[in-house]
Amino acid sequence: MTTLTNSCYLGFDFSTQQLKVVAIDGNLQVIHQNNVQFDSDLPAFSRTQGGVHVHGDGLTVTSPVHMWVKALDLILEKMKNAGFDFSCVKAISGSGQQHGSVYWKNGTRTSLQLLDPDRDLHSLLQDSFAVLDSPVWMDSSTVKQCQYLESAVGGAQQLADITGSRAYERFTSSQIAKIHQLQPNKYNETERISLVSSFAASLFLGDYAAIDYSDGSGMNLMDIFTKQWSLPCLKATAPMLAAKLCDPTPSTALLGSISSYFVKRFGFPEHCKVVAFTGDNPGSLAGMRLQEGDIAVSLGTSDTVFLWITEPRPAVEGHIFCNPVDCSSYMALICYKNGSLTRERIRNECSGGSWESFSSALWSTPMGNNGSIGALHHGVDAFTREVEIRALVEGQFLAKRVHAQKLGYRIIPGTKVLATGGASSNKAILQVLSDVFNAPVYTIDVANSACLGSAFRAMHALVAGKGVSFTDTVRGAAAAQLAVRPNPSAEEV
Ligand SMILES: Nc1ncnc2c1ncn2[C@@H]1O[C@H](COP(=O)(O)OP(=O)(O)O)[C@@H](O)[C@H]1O
Ligand SMILES: O=C(CO)[C@@H](O)[C@H](O)COP(=O)(O)O
Repeated sequence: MTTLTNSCYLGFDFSTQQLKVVAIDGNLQVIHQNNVQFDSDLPAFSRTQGGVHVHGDGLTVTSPVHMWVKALDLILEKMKNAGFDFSCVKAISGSGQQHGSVYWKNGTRTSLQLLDPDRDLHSLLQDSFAVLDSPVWMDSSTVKQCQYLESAVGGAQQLADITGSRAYERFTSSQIAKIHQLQPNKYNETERISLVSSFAASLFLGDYAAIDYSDGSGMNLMDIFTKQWSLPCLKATAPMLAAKLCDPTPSTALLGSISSYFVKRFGFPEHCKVVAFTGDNPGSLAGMRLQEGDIAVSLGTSDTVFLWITEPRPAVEGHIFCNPVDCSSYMALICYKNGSLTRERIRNECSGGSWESFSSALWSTPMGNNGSIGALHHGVDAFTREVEIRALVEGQFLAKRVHAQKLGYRIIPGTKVLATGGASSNKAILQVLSDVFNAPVYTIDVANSACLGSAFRAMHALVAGKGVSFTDTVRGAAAAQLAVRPNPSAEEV
């Protein structure tokens, strides 16, 4: 597809540790990338670690909602200072860490519609949130609420049959239920509940943005087959919830034109469209242009594995989400909370905080680790540092292969593993991934696949109404790069 090169499309990703942006031109070439790291770029403001606050109970994990607003102010200023020309942006989309929720205070809709372009968003939205510390996906404090939700709908499998997943502590239903139970005043002061993704879209739209089907599938609230909120799930969560969520929307929806705030303050064109934002994993599926038979592995703060599927069979392990680029398909996802943060902990304990030494340990130890394997909660004292490092990484990837196979995934000739996320820049880690799956591993040039996917989705949404498919829209994008092949003896080991 050839379009004017002076058109451009933006994809933002509000992820756990940072806000990132990628701009592509009409020929799908990346022309700009930028980011704001929450801990280091906004230190005095939020004092987060890895973008979050872990509370005293060790279970409650939140992020300050004002930090995300401030990060948007900052990234747009950084783009402006880098000479980025906002006047050529035809459409914007984005993604957010999944499951996290934002609670807009009564009356804020009007403030969103009347943002003063002479002031930054952070100061304009000071008094706009009923809950200042947004629960995020790392939270695991809602066991009771999960048990209640499952029993209200007839059990774990029944809940999965409706929403695509059994009850998970980090999913939004149990987080909303907890806020309603422990902070009823704040719940009552809330006029709208957004996901991180739809919250970010609301800022650009200057109005509340609908939750899209794909990220909405990560709430334990939406019927993934009818694509409507499930009445039994709403009822088991909190009162008056349907009115606070409003109807979900297709992930390819054009939500409207960008708020005049951004037109006046940054020079966006008045007709620039805001396309529904989605979850970061659905965004990555779009960015990696996943095909059936491929398996995508995102090595971000969390590790996630995802697959494109056409015949969803919800189970009590793993999740089924609506597909972000094809309304008639689905995606399967398995999320591991012990991803990069666990690798960082072992790097600090066993290789002096250096990724280089961590990688050397992987290169210097044999596939299969002479039988030593890493699994959480099974401590031994005798591992050498090198063996410990390989045991961790092989253990993490073996778990992914076993779980994917349980969901029906089969490694077939021609299978590709597509890797993305921060740790996908590490060849030694990718070699272990390749050996464990006995398949070649590919990466895309831009590690930020969720951002890239959102820029692709922004572009596609402008033509989706004419029946053009996502695959056709992105056909000309740069191909994935072969990073590593499996060792010939990997299958036997
Ligand atoms: N060279 C490297 N080797 C292994 N891991 C790395 C390397 N560089 C960065 N990482 C990991 O990438 C993680 C961030 O991944 P990223 O996908 O950017 O995060 P997010 O989840 O915020 O989107 C960091 O926590 C870090 O551990
Ligand atoms: O909870 C999940 C998926 O179910 C996480 O994958 C979050 O979506 C956060 O993503 P990252 O910040 O690790 O990319």
